Amino acid sequence: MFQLLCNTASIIAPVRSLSLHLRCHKTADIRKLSRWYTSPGSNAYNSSQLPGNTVSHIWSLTQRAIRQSAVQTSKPQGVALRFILGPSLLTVSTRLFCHVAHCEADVNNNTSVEVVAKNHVPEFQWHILWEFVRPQLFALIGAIVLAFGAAILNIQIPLMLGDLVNVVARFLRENTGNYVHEIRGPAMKLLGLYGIQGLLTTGYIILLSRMGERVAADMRKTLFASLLRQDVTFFDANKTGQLVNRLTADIQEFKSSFKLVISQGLRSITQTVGCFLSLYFISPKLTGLTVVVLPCLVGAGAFIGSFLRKLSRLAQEQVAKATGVADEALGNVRTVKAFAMEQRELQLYAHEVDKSCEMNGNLGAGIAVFQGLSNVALNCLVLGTIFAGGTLISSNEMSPGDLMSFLVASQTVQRSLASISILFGQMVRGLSSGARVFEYLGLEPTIPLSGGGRIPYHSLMGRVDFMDISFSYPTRPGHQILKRFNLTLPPCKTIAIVGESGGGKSTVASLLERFYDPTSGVIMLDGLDIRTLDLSWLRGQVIGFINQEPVLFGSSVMENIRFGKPEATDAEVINAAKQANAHHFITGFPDGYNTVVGERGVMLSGGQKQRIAIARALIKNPSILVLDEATSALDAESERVVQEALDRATRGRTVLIIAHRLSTIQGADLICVMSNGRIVEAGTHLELLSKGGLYSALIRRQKTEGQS
Ligand SMILES: Nc1ncnc2c1ncn2[C@@H]1O[C@H](COP(=O)(O)OP(=O)(O)OP(=O)(O)O)[C@@H](O)[C@H]1O
Repeated sequence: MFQLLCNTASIIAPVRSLSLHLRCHKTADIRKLSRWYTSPGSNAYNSSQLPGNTVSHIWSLTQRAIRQSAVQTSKPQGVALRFILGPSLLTVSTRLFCHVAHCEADVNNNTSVEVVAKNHVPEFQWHILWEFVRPQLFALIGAIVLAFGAAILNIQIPLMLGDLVNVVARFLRENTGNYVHEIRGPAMKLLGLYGIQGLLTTGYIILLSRMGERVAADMRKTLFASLLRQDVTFFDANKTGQLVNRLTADIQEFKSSFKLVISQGLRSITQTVGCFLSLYFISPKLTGLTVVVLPCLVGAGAFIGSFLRKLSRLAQEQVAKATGVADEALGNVRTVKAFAMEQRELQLYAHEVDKSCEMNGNLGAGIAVFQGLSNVALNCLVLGTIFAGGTLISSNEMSPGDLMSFLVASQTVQRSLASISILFGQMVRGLSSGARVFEYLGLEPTIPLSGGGRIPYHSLMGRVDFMDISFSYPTRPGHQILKRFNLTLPPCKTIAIVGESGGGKSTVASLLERFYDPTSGVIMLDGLDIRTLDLSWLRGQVIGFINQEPVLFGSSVMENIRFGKPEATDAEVINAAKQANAHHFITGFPDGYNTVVGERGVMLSGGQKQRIAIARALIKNPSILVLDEATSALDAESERVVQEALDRATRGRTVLIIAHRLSTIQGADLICVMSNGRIVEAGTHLELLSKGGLYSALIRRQKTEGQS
């Protein structure tokens, strides 16, 4: 009998991560399930309804876990899997699991399986917050003490105002004595209280804001460091915009909430309790009336307030959507112009902006009605209090000063209660922003950048061996890119890899750079497994990488070249530029090496960018140079100059060229043709041509494409 238990609440909710428990009650069932999962025809569901990556990712993890479970244990047990889904998969819901589970049901209708899908939200980690707050503990305690003091003084104010009113009332009633003399005492006391309260408030706000800024700055630095430490897989699965959002908006939200909750939360709670006690001591009867009416008003206010906040959130999301449209259009402005799509982009933006205008208009109307209603309600409450208080005054149960104290204290209670309800929402938002920030702080990369790895003391020869490498990208584990791939790069030789698009050529280069680790097999550098070497050293000093579309930073030419070796002198930078055929054009600019290249190097031509990238790679004098389609984006003239630079740059180094255009690699010492994740042909240009295999077919195809 098949059982499916699903947390239906999360079925339509977007999720970040899901837990799936497959619980089989009999060992035989696990085996059956395992056989079914691993049998070739088991991919029975309609994957077109589901995001492809997710399906294969989950599929492969499930397969692996079930296989291990079936192999490793003879006892019936469950298989627990947790999938962390990147933002691109955010919309995947538990529907996916139900879907997979239904397929299991079709095939394994005699297997007992329980699927529990849970919506996972990152949890707030208090111990991480503590690490940030600890260095600021004195400031925090100081701020809390001052805020508490200000709140206590605030409780005194209604009572002192009452004293003042009593003096005025007595003078009006009796009209004897010196009014100024009598009022001076209580008035000065009140003034003193205002002064001290002002000082305390200034003090705690300064302390809190300094502390909040320090905590936020530390969080930003730590988060940025943590993000930079992550391996490439992490960036494959997470969108840059969302990561930047965590650094900016989420930390900002957390900081504001943190400061608000500590200052206003503490103040509001102290004031509510204190003023309520004052109210009771002034007049238990009037307090009874307030206890009935005030919570109803605050409750209604909180309800309408939460509705308005929802409207406000939707309106903000709409503004963000409009900004997203503008951002994308401006970021890709060249493409927009090239396709003459300005008008369409404008229409898209105008549509989103109009929607946000309408939503903000509705929000404004809602706020206006809310404020109007709450003004009427609160004034009615004041009127009711004066009416009831007047009755008590006429029966001598209360003085006019007491009534004044009561009115001011009840206003303070009402303001504090309203602020507590708002603060509660703010706290929830702050905690979830904090949880999102902290989620990445604790992340450890699977490929650590430094620490533990060794740096060989002898100079490198530069021999690289790819031994039996199999590899699937972690974001697409079901799709094997390299299958028992073997290749040797002899020292100081140039090896080119060619082959069909998508065949895995660039993947080989990524593995050598250790952007990813192979699923199985080893990559050796001079006989040492590269996983045992210090990664910073490997990338920073051993391997130089030049790819098809080099990305430059928006600083000067000098700084861009020096990026390859921060301690390089000006003379070294100029020397690297000369080797890269770049010195001539750089000195032709009015500002020479100080010329700013613009965002991502937009102020330079493709060939110029490429030559600066070559200089940047050469300045570190790498033993191994990887050229990933380095000239394929250039026109013939730029290609000639860049190729000349590359020919010079490759001398005396081990070079791996990933090539699209076969004309550029004919002089390579060895050309390897890749197909389907393996090398299927290898030899020099002439040897391969004479073989008449895949290489000659590729050459023929490129010639025909070139002619047509
Ligand atoms: N970061 C990634 N995550 C998941 N899959 C990837 C990733 N990068 C590449 N792939 C996939 O790996 C396969 C091989 O890609 P690769 O870039 O190595 O091919 P290539 O031979 O260099 O292609 P081309 O000549 O078109 O540049 C492709 O199917 C591609 O979709």
